[in-house]
Amino acid sequence: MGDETNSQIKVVSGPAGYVLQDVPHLNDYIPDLPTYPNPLRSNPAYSVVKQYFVHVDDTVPQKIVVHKESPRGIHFRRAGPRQKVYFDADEVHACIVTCGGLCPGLNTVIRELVCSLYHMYGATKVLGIDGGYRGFYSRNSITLTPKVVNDIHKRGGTIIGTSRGGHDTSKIVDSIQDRGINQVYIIGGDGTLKGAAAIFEEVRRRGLKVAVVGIPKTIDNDIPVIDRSFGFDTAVEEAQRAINAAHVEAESVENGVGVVKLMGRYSGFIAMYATLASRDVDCCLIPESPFFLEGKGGLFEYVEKTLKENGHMVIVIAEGAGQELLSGSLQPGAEKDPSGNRQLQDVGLWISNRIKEHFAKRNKMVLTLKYIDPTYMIRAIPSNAADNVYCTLLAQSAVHGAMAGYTGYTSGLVNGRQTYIPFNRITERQNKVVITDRMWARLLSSTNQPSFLGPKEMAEAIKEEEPPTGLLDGENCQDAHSGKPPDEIEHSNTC
Ligand SMILES: Nc1ncnc2c1ncn2[C@@H]1O[C@H](COP(=O)(O)OP(=O)(O)OP(=O)(O)O)[C@@H](O)[C@H]1O
Ligand SMILES: O=P(O)(O)OC[C@H]1O[C@](O)(CO)[C@@H](O)[C@@H]1O
Ligand SMILES: [Mg+2]
Repeated sequence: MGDETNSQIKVVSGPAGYVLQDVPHLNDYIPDLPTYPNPLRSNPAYSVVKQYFVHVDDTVPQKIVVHKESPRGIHFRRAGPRQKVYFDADEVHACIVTCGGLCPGLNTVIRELVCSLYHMYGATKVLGIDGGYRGFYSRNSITLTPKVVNDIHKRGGTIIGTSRGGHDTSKIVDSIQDRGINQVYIIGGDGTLKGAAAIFEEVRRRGLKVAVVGIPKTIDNDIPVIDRSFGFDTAVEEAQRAINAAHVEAESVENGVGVVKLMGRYSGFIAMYATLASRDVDCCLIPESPFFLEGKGGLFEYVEKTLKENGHMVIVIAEGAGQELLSGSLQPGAEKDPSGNRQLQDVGLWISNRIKEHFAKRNKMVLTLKYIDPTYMIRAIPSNAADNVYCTLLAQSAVHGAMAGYTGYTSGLVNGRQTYIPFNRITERQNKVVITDRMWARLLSSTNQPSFLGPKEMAEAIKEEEPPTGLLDGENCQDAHSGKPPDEIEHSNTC
């Protein structure tokens, strides 16, 4: 076995091309830390479970579709409770912070972090950081107990508040140190987890016994490696209501067009899955797939054809789609949010107006268009049952890892198993819909919309998305559930 370590990732290699991308441990930079028997040993709920403690060598493969001769590939450490813990119950002083946009399930994760710490490990000092990263240094904290969080999973939003911007690593770590916090649970998206990685680096540089743990959150499902992000399922389900409404409006009038805008800044997963789930959508437009309006093979031609054939149509558009077509009208100074994310213009309104103008100008076809913008409605709701269970497992895994002394990781579902993933694997890129994969092809064949790609664009898309290593025949597909790109495909049965 060969080893290679940097501060954020420990690579252990083994026979037959086995690679473990391991997560840091407090032991890496603080020697001789005392350990304690895991209190779950005597917890009546768990003591009866056979093999409750995770074996030290348990790891989970990132890729489960393999050839007979292919290397075993990348693995992640399996999440779960360990025999030994590195924190005594009385010593634990945990805090929880939520950052970035809202997402169904945030309150469930908060609830389950608090309850896991209290009920599994007997830890009773848990603080909520008020209003995102800046709350570390500019606000009072909120005391969290099982009683306080008892029914918060039934509410949307986050009871401790969230924000964008305001990440000051040094001030945040000063606050962690001043308050005597030794477990930091950070719930957020790609930006938040970059912030978490910076906090981890600073904590390590200062030699503090502080576990820094991320729980990946994003309604856009744009976090790589993991099967899917919590809240995504709920958001797709809620989007059905808007699509249904658009369909009812459209089919009730002559030449009715319903336009629905859904979230998805850089990735169109919500639009793609909501479209596939609904079956009422005739056209789905996402950021990853460029489109055009005028001329042969363009959107206007397709609208006209669909209306002639069916008398009505529904268009779903992700908020980040086609931004390049309307970027000319962006107001200077309003381009970025406080976290530095590009501010998007209302592409739903724009496309609705363009369709109306086009058909009015041609005076050939009178159409009635209704534009529905449910963007915030799909993320401000409580999580559904499936997401609630998922949030619970993520939170419990996060706590088990911190108690076992791991740090600098996010908990995450990989091929249906809870794992610990090094921060830099999560922050190195964004997960996007791969338009040369089978999932997008399935969508195109379900809506019958044009691909809007000429031979030149198609060649470029294939070139851009070419996987780094040789794939199995027909493996250039996405996982039906996660929509992950080809280098991370694991579920052959979905292709
Ligand atoms: N590169 C970075 N380094 C440190 N902190 C960052 C970085 N990018 C973003 N942050 C901080 O992370 C927090 C959340 O970031 P952002 O607003 O981009 O949301 P996010 O976590 O990506 O979630 P989402 O995009 O799903 O809403 C903000 O407080 C922001 O200042
Ligand atoms: O209006 P806000 O809160 O900045 O959030 C909008 C963005 O947040 C997200 O929900 C998550 O990144 C995006 O889909 C959306 O563009
Ligand atoms: Mg983000």
